[in-house]
Amino acid sequence: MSISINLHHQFPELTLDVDFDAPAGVTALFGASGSGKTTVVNAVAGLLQPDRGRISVAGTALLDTSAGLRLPPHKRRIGYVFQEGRLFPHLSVQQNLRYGRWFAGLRGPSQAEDHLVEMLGLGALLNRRPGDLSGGEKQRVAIGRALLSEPRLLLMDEPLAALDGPRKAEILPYLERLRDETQVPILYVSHAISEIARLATTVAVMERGQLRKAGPTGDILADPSLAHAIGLRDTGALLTGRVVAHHMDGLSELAAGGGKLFLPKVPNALGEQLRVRISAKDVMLSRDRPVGISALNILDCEVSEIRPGRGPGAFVRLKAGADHILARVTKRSVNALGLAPGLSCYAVIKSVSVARADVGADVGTEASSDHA
Ligand SMILES: Nc1ncnc2c1ncn2[C@@H]1O[C@H](COP(=O)(O)OP(=O)(O)OP(=O)(O)O)[C@@H](O)[C@H]1O
Repeated sequence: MSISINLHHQFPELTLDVDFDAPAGVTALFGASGSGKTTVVNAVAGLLQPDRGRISVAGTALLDTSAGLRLPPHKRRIGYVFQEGRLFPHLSVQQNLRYGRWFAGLRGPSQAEDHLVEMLGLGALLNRRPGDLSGGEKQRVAIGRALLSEPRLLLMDEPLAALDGPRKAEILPYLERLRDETQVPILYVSHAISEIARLATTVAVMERGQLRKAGPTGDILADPSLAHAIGLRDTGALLTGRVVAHHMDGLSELAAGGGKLFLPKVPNALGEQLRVRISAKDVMLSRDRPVGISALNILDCEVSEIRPGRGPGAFVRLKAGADHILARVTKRSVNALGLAPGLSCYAVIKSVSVARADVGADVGTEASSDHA
């Protein structure tokens, strides 16, 4: 296990209780404002001394209150990336990058520097000053600086929150490469479920200081019992699939969900594995295979769970090939279609309902099998 976090802390207005293990990759902390995400990050960083707990990264304990171990922040070897890059304005990009190593007490050039510069696309920026960089470029420098200090763990607290939509879209592929090409585990805090769907290997959902559930991203996003914690409008599951064709009419075809998934053209090469977030509100259900319908994606599914909401809606969890998807429909439709677990039905998804930001690279599913 790459990260293991067990914390208990009593604030006057909130009891924090968190206990989960996560394998290598990106572990996302997700929850509403005030749910305790920053408190967990502060405890991992050593900025908060919890009443009780144990935190370890790749087998090394940073905190173990039962053994009287509380490593001070500077001995934890943690790299940080905050909302704003916090670069030194008077230093060049290259000097900023090297500062991270120097500050961590590492001397001499890093063998990883050239690779990081290439991976983060910083080659053309090395002699520039932070004042001449876009928000996304600054964040890439901040990530490079943090990694050059050879951290055991990278903490990213809302790293994209200060960026506009296009800058976010520009930086996400770099974060995917970071996840797939470095061995450094990442603890990633975000309010944005679309970012988490793109990046996370594991998701830990928090609510009022308590851990609601932690597990592989695909399982958590398709869990209808978490829909309220995630947000009804934001709920949607992940399909993974390989690019099998790019068609002349501007559509790309994926083998996904046990069938074909047509999406507005993606820039990925044939054979690449992608993850695609399908919003529950964009999925229609039909007992019979629909004909004469404009929607291009019709997946043969099996109902695995129905979860009625407090209002007129219900979430239906469906097995689609090796993955699960979620549909948000009315209770009236559930009754009219006679839906029940085990029943087969068709999920209908409009191609154009899948936004470009909801499609990202995927390393495969090996990480999921490591979960406790
Ligand atoms: N130093 C403190 N003293 C007292 N209570 C605190 C302290 N820090 C946090 N809390 C309590 O913990 C709650 C959660 O705070 P936290 O900052 O961890 O939430 P969050 O999920 O990170 O929220 P946001 O997304 O808005 O940053 C606060 O609302 C407060 O009740």
